[in-house]
Amino acid sequence: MAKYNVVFVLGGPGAGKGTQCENIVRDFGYVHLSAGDLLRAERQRPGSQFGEEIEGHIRNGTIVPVQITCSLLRRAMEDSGKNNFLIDGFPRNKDNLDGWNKAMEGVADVKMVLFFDCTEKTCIDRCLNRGKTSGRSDDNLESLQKRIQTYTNSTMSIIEHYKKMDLVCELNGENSPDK
Ligand SMILES: Nc1ncnc2c1ncn2[C@@H]1O[C@H](COP(=O)(O)OP(=O)(O)OP(=O)(O)O)[C@@H](O)[C@H]1O
Ligand SMILES: O=c1ccn([C@@H]2O[C@H](COP(=O)(O)O)[C@@H](O)[C@H]2O)c(=O)[nH]1
Ligand SMILES: [Mg+2]
Repeated sequence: MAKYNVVFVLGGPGAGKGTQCENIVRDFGYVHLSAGDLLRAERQRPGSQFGEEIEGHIRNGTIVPVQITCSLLRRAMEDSGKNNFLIDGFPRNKDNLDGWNKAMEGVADVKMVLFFDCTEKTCIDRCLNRGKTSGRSDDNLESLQKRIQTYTNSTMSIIEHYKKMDLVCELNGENSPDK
């Protein structure tokens, strides 16, 4: 049996992944690992050899190579000392999926994918609103348009892949957070 149980949490930018992961942690005790948060922390880490590369991808809404993201996720999983994880915002493309499967086979089992479905307009409005205080370099209209393009062109097919495996639980991201 694999050491770790994983629920992937996917959806467009601003669909509410982070918000709902906090609720699930509060009610069910999973460990929440946001791939985006881990990348932002690595970008800020003094001496990181990946800082500039990560920032370029974040601003452009493109996807960081899987070796970087998967290593950060794996280290965070090991450091937590826990077994049940919500992995938020990963895998986002085929490179992510293939890299994860290769590195984590026999180590982590993907039990389910929570997919928050949300309209483009809601995603953009929420992220622009969040951008007033978030300090995120990608909560602006130019980056958001690129992030949505990446989501449509690269991430939707990953959700479809897990749908075929009957692992996707689809939720309406337009609902209020409590609902
Ligand atoms: N259901 C909701 N209704 C209204 N506002 C919401 C809802 N869910 C989240 N928000 C707000 O929308 C913004 C984006 O939410 P959140 O950070 O959870 O999204 P995310 O999917 O993690 O986005 P990203 O991919 O950009 O990290 C936040 O300001 C949050 O408070
Ligand atoms: O697996 C991942 C997760 C994130 N990124 C990059 O980070 C930004 C922001 O991610 P959020 O989930 O919205 O916090 C995303 O647009 C990517 O550029 C990544 O490359 N790989
Ligand atoms: Mg988030």
